[in-house]
Amino acid sequence: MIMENISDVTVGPCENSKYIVPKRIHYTQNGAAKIWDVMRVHDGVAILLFNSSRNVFVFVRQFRPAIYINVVKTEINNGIETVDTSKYPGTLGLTIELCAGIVDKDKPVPYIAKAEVLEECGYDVPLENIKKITTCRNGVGTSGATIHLYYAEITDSMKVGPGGGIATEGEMIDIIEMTPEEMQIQIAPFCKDFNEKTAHIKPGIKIQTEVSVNPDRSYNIKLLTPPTQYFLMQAAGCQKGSSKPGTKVSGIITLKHIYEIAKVKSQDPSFACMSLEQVCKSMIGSAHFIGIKVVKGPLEVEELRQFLVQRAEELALEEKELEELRVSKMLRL
Ligand SMILES: Nc1ncnc2c1ncn2[C@@H]1O[C@H](COP(=O)(O)OP(=O)(O)O[C@H]2O[C@H](CO)[C@@H](O)[C@H](O)[C@H]2O)[C@@H](O)[C@H]1O
Repeated sequence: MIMENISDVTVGPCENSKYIVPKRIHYTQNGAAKIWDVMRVHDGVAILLFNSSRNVFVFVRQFRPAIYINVVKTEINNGIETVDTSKYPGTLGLTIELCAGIVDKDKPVPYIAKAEVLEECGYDVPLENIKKITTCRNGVGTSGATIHLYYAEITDSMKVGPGGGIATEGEMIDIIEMTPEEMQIQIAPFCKDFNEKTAHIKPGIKIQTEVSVNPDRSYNIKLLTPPTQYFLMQAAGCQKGSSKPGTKVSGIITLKHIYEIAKVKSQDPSFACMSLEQVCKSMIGSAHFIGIKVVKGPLEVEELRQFLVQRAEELALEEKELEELRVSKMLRL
């Protein structure tokens, strides 16, 4: 079977598809009537696979009609839109992709990911190996469908079948393995560099990090500052935000704290076009959001002590109420 052996290509209208439904959306934006043409499609799941028995990434190769039609020129013959496959061979539509599938079953996404890995690559990967990387949106101008991106470590002992897709459904899929070196990923220097750049950060602090790879395979690591809430809670000495912000106070800080936090946070690109005053206002907003009260002057030691005692009592009471709720729910089962 040769997957790139493509012939007799015709292009026509798409009617009653199980996979895509074109829609026209009419809406009014700020008083102006607008139209947008969209496509309802299934969400998708894609899995980056790494076989740790042989240190290879596992991908799939297949013929993608959507890619092919976007790189060839069509012509009209006797009123029918066709492609001259002697000029435009099927190889133009071949892709190397992550193992992936459409989310068309009413099942949790990791189960669908597991089934795709088995069908396309022949590995029976345990669910606990399937780790979520992120979720993103595909084709924001036309479909906007969600793509769930996962990572799974696989081993040779999980290989239970040939993969290659469901033959009875006409799927033709090749499995492609690539070493990190073949992919020109410099993993060892990257890890060393990353560890050096993060060595000064206290373990447990969540830092937003942006990693990008350039076309020449060099990379950029951008470390952002810890989340605003982390700084605010550290300054207030509280472990938890308020369960009722606006009503219950979870901590007290001063404007001086706000100023110091704003000075650090203003180094983040998201605050780049704001003045320090605007960043301070944003910090105050975030503090109120988690129930932290911001006061002008220095804190009176006795006042703060009384607050901390009262807050500890409040938290203990909340915990007791939660526990009672949990028990009553269990009794109802
Ligand atoms: N548009 C279509 N027209 C005709 N038949 C179709 C079709 N889409 C799917 N099918 C049929 O459904 C079968 C199963 O598809 P899969 O769930 O394996 O998704 P696929 O890997 O094709 O990628 C899918 O899911 C990944 C992850 O979301 C997307 O990136 C990718 O565009 C999408 O095709 C295909 O073999 C084909 O028979």
